[in-house]
Amino acid sequence: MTSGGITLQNLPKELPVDFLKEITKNFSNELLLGTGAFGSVYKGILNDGGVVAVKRLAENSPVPRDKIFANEVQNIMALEHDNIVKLVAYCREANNRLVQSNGRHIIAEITETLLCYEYLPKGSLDQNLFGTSASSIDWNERFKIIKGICEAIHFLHTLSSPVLHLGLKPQNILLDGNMTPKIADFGFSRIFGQEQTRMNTRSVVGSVGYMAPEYLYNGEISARSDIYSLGLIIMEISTKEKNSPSTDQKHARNYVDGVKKIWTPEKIMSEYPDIEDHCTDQVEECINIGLQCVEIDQHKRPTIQKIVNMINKLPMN
Ligand SMILES: Nc1ncnc2c1ncn2[C@@H]1O[C@H](COP(=O)(O)OP(=O)(O)OP(=O)(O)O)[C@@H](O)[C@H]1O
Repeated sequence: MTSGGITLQNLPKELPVDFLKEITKNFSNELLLGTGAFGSVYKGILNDGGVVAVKRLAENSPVPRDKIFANEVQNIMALEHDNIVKLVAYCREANNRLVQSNGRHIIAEITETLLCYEYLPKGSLDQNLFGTSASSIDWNERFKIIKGICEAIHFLHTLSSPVLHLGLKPQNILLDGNMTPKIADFGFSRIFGQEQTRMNTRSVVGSVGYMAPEYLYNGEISARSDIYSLGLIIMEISTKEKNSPSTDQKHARNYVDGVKKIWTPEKIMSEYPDIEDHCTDQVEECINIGLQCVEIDQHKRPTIQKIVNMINKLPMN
């Protein structure tokens, strides 16, 4: 298959590796969008100018590539929601290649595992909140982003077979051209019953600073783990202050204590001097929701249904 007549509209679900090489100029640095723990992401440009994001899973990824592939293709591909990144195609192909090993040439079977997503031009929420253009996001946009993320988690947690993301953090939330947030990276995700709690059978990997303590220390998984991570994300969006993704839990606790202490109504007014009164209430309530979500006692955290209800009750513009 060549990229000839292939457009975003008629893109087959299963793609050969040669096609993906062609549209990424052989995975060139020039088209590299970024690299994470699971692999590198490239811009893939189709002949009609359409763009996809091509993730080439790394061999040394913290979750085995076949597990990520199965998670994304079997569980996530069918999910349709405005606030969830769409997986548009995939590729898993084994080829024999001549490689050098200890000075000898040998034939080795190399499996390429690639996932193609809709392309989101503004990059990650992290880049937008804390990168160079950070200050330009006003409160209304921040509130819209919080609502969109909550709606995506509500969708995932209330499916008949609920999906837990288990890796939520600002780096895994991407923004489209209208600043609509879309949750990405389902590499750690699990599907199971809403009221269920399970013990993790894999070693716990990911960004410690966003992980619920019961998940990090005891490997205990439930929808409440996602709620904890969501709380930190809501606080970061509302306060413009960054939590640290990779350091220890103590850092996250200090962050939460700081928000609780510093973010009084006066602080809100000084940080958002130009917003209307009803928006000040929105900021206050969002910080309050964030703080409830990061309760150490997981049973004190609100469900996503309750969070969405609280947000929808807030006066809008
Ligand atoms: N669908 C996409 N559209 C546009 N850019 C993307 C897309 N997916 C990923 N990227 C870019 O590629 C970068 C790397 O993404 P990737 O998912 O591999 O890692 P990460 O989320 O930053 O980290 P980790 O996977 O370790 O949690 C992102 O920061 C983002 O800028």
